Amino acid sequence: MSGKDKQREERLAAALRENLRRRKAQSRELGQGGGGSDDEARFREGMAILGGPAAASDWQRAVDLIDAAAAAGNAEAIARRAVFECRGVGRQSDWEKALDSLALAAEGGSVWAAKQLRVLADNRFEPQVPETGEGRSWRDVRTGISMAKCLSVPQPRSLSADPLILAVPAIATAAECQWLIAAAGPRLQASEVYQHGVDPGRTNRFAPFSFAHQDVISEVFRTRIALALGAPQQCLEVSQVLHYEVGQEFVLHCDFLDPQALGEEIARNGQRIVTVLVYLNEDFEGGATSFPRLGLEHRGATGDALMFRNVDRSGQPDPRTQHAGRAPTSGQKWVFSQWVRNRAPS
Ligand SMILES: O=C(O)CCC(=O)C(=O)O
Ligand SMILES: [Fe+2]
Repeated sequence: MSGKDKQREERLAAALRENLRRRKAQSRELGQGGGGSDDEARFREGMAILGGPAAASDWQRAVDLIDAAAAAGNAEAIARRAVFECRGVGRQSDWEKALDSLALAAEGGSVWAAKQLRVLADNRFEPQVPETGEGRSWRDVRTGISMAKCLSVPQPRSLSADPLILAVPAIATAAECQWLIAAAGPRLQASEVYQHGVDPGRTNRFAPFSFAHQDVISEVFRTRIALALGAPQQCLEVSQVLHYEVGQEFVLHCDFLDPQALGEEIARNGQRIVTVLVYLNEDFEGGATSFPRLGLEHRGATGDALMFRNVDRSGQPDPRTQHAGRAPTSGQKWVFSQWVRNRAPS
């Protein structure tokens, strides 16, 4: 982070702390809870469930706890509710409600919500980050965000007709890419391959964006990808951010699931028919995505996507799509990786 960015972050955090202090004082005067310790405990319990092993079976309880804390005015719970609202968790998906919640949470002192609003307002067609404090409230910032613009997808360019490989320029803004890098960085872990544990051929690290780690920006990514593919959101697997240091690589592999080894999984949750990669940075050398059987190497600029089909026209695995994430020779490579099934999991 540059010195200027750091100063801006510090100003933002100070403004939000002040905002929170004022709100707490106001609610004390009014004799309201205003995000008291019970609500804090509910929020924490809900988040612990979402992040724990019982998330799949107990998510409704977690969502109820977080919703209750949000309804009582807990700013972090309201920010989390925004993710439920845009995803449609336990309710209809509603982006406008999600933005309203982010603004409310930012006004209540959530730095997490305020930063997301700022990133969303850094629209790729009008690249400027709004500053609050000079007469602008978080509500003003929210009002300036157009979801129609935000969810529009640029025209793809064909790199290969068969197998189908498309490049989509600027599917994400630089601010969104930076956000995801920052969100993934502290959670990087050794990479895995499907049901085989840690893979020695995959020396890069990754961070999954499972339920507890999703935010409105990662949802924007997933929604744009679903729109670009014309696929229902439910077909998208857990998103990942991949990180490669110099010399680290994702060796040659295919992304489809082997029907011989994983027939039951395919029958239950569908085949992995499409892969979408979004290049999150460009300040590295080497590190292309390489398809040796097609004589194709590709590296997008920051925010560009690469989309390819892993199966042929009849839906059968297409070994020509074998590919590798090559190692950077200098710098670090960050990629958002999205595997997409042919149907929603059962
Ligand atoms: O990082 C890359 O270029 C390739 C990543 C990849 O193959 C994948 O995520 O399946
Ligand atoms: Fe892959």
